[in-house]
Amino acid sequence: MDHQATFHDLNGASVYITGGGSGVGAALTDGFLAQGANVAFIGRSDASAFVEEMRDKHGRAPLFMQGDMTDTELLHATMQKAAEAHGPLDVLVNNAANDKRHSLEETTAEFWDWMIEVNLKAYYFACQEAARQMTGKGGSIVNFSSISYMMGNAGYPIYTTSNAGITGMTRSLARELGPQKIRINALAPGWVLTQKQLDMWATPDDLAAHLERQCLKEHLTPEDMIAPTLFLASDASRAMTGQCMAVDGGVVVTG
Ligand SMILES: NC(=O)C1=CN([C@@H]2O[C@H](COP(=O)(O)OP(=O)(O)OC[C@H]3O[C@@H](n4cnc5c(N)ncnc54)[C@H](O)[C@@H]3O)[C@@H](O)[C@H]2O)C=CC1
Ligand SMILES: O=C(O)C(=O)C[C@H](O)C(=O)CO
Repeated sequence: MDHQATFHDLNGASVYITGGGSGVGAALTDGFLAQGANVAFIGRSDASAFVEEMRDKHGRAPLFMQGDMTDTELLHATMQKAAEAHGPLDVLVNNAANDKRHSLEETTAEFWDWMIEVNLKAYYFACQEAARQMTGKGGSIVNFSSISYMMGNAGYPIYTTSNAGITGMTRSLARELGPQKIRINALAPGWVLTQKQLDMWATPDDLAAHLERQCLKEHLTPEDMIAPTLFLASDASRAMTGQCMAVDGGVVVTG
């Protein structure tokens, strides 16, 4: 991580990350701990081995709470536990999502509801509890979206619908929360080669085709998401809210 900057205001910050125990989320937990932040995270699967790895590496363990974030009461309870352990949240990172493949034809109403619960509802209600904790002192929320909807990708339409919804939600909540000095921005990664992506979706042909679309000819890693997230979390971006920042190696070139 020698290319990582130091964000002094994150030292001692109370940070909550959804899905902070694997994939991009694990890199974020590592990155915030390296800044001296106190990290709490929720995840579905057991992350105790990762917690111990972080304790060995940083001399401080993240607070892991196992559970399903689509249960709003449980989600809020874990965020309150994070506040009891580390103080009211300074930073929320809505990172956990599910990009399970599906087609329009095969979609049932139950599957639609479940995908929206994971990819939108949990984001929204995490923002609700974070805003309660941040009111009066301010804070920063980072919502992970994806360039997938900007590319018009096929194969996971409810996921891309949610990703578009996340940027809309981010803009409206920025307007609502700005007077409380709570900033909220979206971060839209390109294709990040987590172990799960490599195991499940990344065929050599698709990887080559994607690299062709990037200006920069190197695949993205979970570690590439750390500094952009820290920047949005920190006061370094104090004048930014309601934005969607693409970190994609230059697939989506706008302006
Ligand atoms: N990996 C990629 O290529 C890209 C990822 N992104 C976004 O980046 C973020 C992270 O992606 P990945 O690390 O690839 O995801 P992942 O699928 O590898 O990890 C997701 C994490 O969220 C947790 N999680 C999922 N559903 C949950 C639930 N109901 N309750 C509690 N925890 C739950 C999982 O346990 C896991 O730790 C997501 O928001 C995704 O949309 C965006 C573009 C590309
Ligand atoms: O959100 C995602 O997942 C992605 O955006 C992944 C890719 O960009 C992808 O699948 C490229 O073909």
